[in-house]
Amino acid sequence: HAVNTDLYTKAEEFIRLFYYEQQLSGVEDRLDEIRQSIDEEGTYTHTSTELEFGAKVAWRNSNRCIGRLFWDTLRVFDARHLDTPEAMRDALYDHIDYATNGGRIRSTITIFKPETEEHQVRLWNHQLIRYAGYEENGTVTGDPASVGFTKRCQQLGWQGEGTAYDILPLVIEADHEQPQWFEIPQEKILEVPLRHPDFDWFKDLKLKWYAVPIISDMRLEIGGLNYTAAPFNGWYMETEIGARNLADEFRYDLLPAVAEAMGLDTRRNASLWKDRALIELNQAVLHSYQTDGVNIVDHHTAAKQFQRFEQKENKCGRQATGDWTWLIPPVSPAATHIFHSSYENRMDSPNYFYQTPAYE
Ligand code: HEM
Ligand SMILES: N/C(=N/c1cccc(CO[C@@H]2CCNC2)c1)c1cccs1
Repeated sequence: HAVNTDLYTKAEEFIRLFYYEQQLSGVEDRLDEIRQSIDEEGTYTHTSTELEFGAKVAWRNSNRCIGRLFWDTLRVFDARHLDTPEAMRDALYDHIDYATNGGRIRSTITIFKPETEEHQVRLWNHQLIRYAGYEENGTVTGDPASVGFTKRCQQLGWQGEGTAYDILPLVIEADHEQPQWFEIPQEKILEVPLRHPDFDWFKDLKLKWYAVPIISDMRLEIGGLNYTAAPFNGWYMETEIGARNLADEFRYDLLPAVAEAMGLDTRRNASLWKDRALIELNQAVLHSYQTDGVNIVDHHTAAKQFQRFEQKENKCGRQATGDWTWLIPPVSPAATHIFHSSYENRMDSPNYFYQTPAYE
């Protein structure tokens, strides 16, 4: 019926892409196998090499990602055989250790079993490592973006210390059963205390951020199969921390504090105090991560790398798709070639997609 035909059509498109790009023979035999599996069981199973190729090409197709030059270096861990929350927890611990690698961050994805009519695995975390947010009569301690998830974790029985930098627990929901939460051992969390190369007072703000961003709430679609739990990490671009996470009014809202400490006139927009504070905050992020040997990329270097990705795609007979509104960095966008370029925002498959929140 319609759904299965739809599944076979998507499977065929992916398999033909895989055999073409990897210059493999025997595609018709593989397609017969898949068609039989779908007819008999309503689904099919990717080989490990198909899975790895799918995850890499999904990154290559991620229109909002400026970091795609390195799409082919992704390390793929196949965790489809894991069946218990404890086993999945251990795989997530291993992912954090492998990806962190003492600061020499390795781009990694761990892929749990795809959803079927009977089961679905979901990670409730937006990122495996993230700070809690506690709302007390109008003021927030920690990350305002985490207030909702923090409340859910408390309802599940988790208790944080109430600081601005509490690491949230892993929350794993398997097969529509009661979600289970697990603390991440502190020694697995690499963090960077923020200091400025020229302003000695900067360290007195007592700011820090975590080393490795690991997105855990997106759906990886490959050949019609949905991997609803497939956490992936790269390294940060400094503006994500210095121009958004620590700067947005609805996040840590630190521009006034930095500007005051710089002695800027924060009463007049035209003093450009926000812009001067932004540059120094981003400079502190870059300086701190680089000094501690934790991978990070500045937005100019990242744009250059993206330009090389575009050129490399053209050499392979492809044209890089992109979402211009996300690809331009939030600091000095017009100082990059991206601002002066245009991109088709076509969603090719395999790809990473948003999914309905696992909790509300
Ligand atoms: C290796 C270093 C990487 C860097 C520096 C990088 C950089 C970025 C940045 C700055 C964004 C925009 C995020 C935002 O504005 O909130 C982004 C988006 C994205 N990246 Fe990358 N990325 C990297 C690796 C990866 C990897 C390994 C994957 C997946 C395998 C990936 C998939 C994506 C996706 C799906 C988005 C869009 C997320 C959304 O729509 O919310 N990136 N990337
Ligand atoms: N540097 C990164 N940045 C991000 C990549 C994807 C998503 C995000 C966070 O997106 C949130 C949702 C919309 N803005 C914030 C950040 C990476 C995380 C995982 C691999 S690379």
